[in-house]
Amino acid sequence: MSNIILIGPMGAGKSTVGRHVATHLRLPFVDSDKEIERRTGVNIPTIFEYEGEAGFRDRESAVIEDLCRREGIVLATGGGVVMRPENRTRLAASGLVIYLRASVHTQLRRTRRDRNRPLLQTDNPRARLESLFKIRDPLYREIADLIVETDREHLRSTIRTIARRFRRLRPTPPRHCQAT
Ligand SMILES: Nc1ncnc2c1ncn2[C@@H]1O[C@H](COP(=O)(O)OP(=O)(O)OP(=O)(O)O)[C@@H](O)[C@H]1O
Ligand SMILES: O=C(O)C1=C[C@@H](O)[C@@H](O)[C@H](O)C1
Ligand SMILES: [Mg+2]
Repeated sequence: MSNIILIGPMGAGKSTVGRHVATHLRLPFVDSDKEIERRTGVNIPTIFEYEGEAGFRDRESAVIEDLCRREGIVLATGGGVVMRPENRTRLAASGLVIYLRASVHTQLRRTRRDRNRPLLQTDNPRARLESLFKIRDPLYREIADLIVETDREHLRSTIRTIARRFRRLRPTPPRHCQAT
């Protein structure tokens, strides 16, 4: 129950914010998308091409199961992680779950130049993001302990909000109690 888990749609900033929060709190950072790529040795578009989305989701669930056993990590998840109920159960039980929110307009702007998101390689990425949002927003909310809007917030204040909330849950012991 000691992890920080970032969930939310593509372009919400899970990977970016997660890395900074981890540095700020001096915790290890793990990105489940990157972990899937590390284990397979290929990038996410290649997994989608050869195994389809279902194959990718199987790999994602296996990685989430392993990562949720760890303690004291900051975990950035993929945008579709909440689609599988077993992932939702595991994530909710493994730490503080932060839902990073961004409007579809912001998501589009932040993902425009990136070719690494197979679900957005369509003629109408806006319509795709809107339909994903309708399905997934209730699922993100179902397991979120905290919802952070990122549209108008500076990256720095988002990082501070998350770190503060985490510290409140796990206050630093007074100096005389700390191991030397
Ligand atoms: N709070 C923010 N303000 C401004 N730009 C941001 C913010 N968060 C992320 N970005 C930028 O948006 C882009 C996408 O962010 P990022 O890759 O962190 O999203 P993600 O939520 O991890 O997406 P995915 O689910 O596809 O992995 C990056 O180029 C990043 O620099
Ligand atoms: O929203 C999604 O379903 C995805 C988001 C990315 O993080 C990757 O996990 C992958 O491109 C699928
Ligand atoms: Mg990411």
